[in-house]
Amino acid sequence: MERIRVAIAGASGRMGRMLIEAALKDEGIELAAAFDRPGTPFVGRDAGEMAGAHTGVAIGDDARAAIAASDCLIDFTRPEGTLAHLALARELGKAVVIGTTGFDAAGKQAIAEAAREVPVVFAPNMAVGVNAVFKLLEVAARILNEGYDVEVIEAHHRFKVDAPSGTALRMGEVVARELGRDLDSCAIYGREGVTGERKAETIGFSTIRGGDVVGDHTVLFAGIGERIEITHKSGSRMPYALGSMRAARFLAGRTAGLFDMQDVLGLR
Ligand SMILES: NC(=O)C1=CN([C@@H]2O[C@H](COP(=O)(O)OP(=O)(O)OC[C@H]3O[C@@H](n4cnc5c(N)ncnc54)[C@H](OP(=O)(O)O)[C@@H]3O)[C@@H](O)[C@H]2O)C=CC1
Ligand SMILES: O=C(O)C1=N[C@H](C(=O)O)C[C@H](O)C1
Repeated sequence: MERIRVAIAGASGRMGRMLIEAALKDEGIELAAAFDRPGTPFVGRDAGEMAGAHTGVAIGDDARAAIAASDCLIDFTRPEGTLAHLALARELGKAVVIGTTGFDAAGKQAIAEAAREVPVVFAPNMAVGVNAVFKLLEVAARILNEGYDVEVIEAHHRFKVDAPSGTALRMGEVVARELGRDLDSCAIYGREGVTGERKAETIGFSTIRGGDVVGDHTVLFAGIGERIEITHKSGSRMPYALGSMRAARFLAGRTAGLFDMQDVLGLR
């Protein structure tokens, strides 16, 4: 079996380290390159060092060279970094797995455009469990389509820079779509002061940031006399990394197209 050569961006980040560990354990994947921004202290060190392994692959700072050496770029960095790496991958004709969250509309548009030329998996959450929850939410929203207020509550570590999380937003999108609503016009991001009574058609988002919480998400359907809560809690980042390896394998042999984890897991 020919292994898929991956290049991992943001190699020294929380997800970068986990992705390297997952790649090293996966028989179908070869860690071809790992890279960070120039000037970071990890450049030049063995990519497996933080996972307690010797790989012979040094963390580089040349994104183009790293992507060129791979079949598939896996990128969990920041929107501006991801978009720069994506442009290189597009030029070099490489597949891309994007886990980064916090893109604006123009960023999402740039990803869709790149996916006309190279295959891309773009998903706010690569964990199988979270993707199962997206399906459960479709069913719940279909049944609880009248008389239930929808609120999305998420908690993450103190280092997270975007809010609400990409996963929380996707949960809101899934529920809004099932209820025939447009999330952009019905979302409420936090409340303060004299807000007036809750409007039935709104979908509220609440964000908690603290400590080392890996990632918790709850969608609450609150009716009169009962509440339904659908919750996912992450205890480790490994499920995100394992999902990313599945995504890289899914892209092998594809020439172009925009996919997400629902496609990878056959949940469409
Ligand atoms: N889809 C999913 O399943 C998941 C998605 N995520 C998302 O992944 C992203 C990364 O999360 P996390 O690993 O916790 O973040 P970290 O801050 O721990 O790591 C980010 C890495 O990206 C690098 N980086 C930051 N900005 C740039 C840039 N402009 N160009 C190139 N490299 C850059 C950082 O380098 P430096 O140290 O120099 O800043 C660092 O190595 C977030 O958007 C997060 O929401 C996280 C978990 C799961
Ligand atoms: O930043 C994180 O940590 C996470 N980000 C993703 C998101 O924004 O949804 C996925 C997961 O929740 C962890």
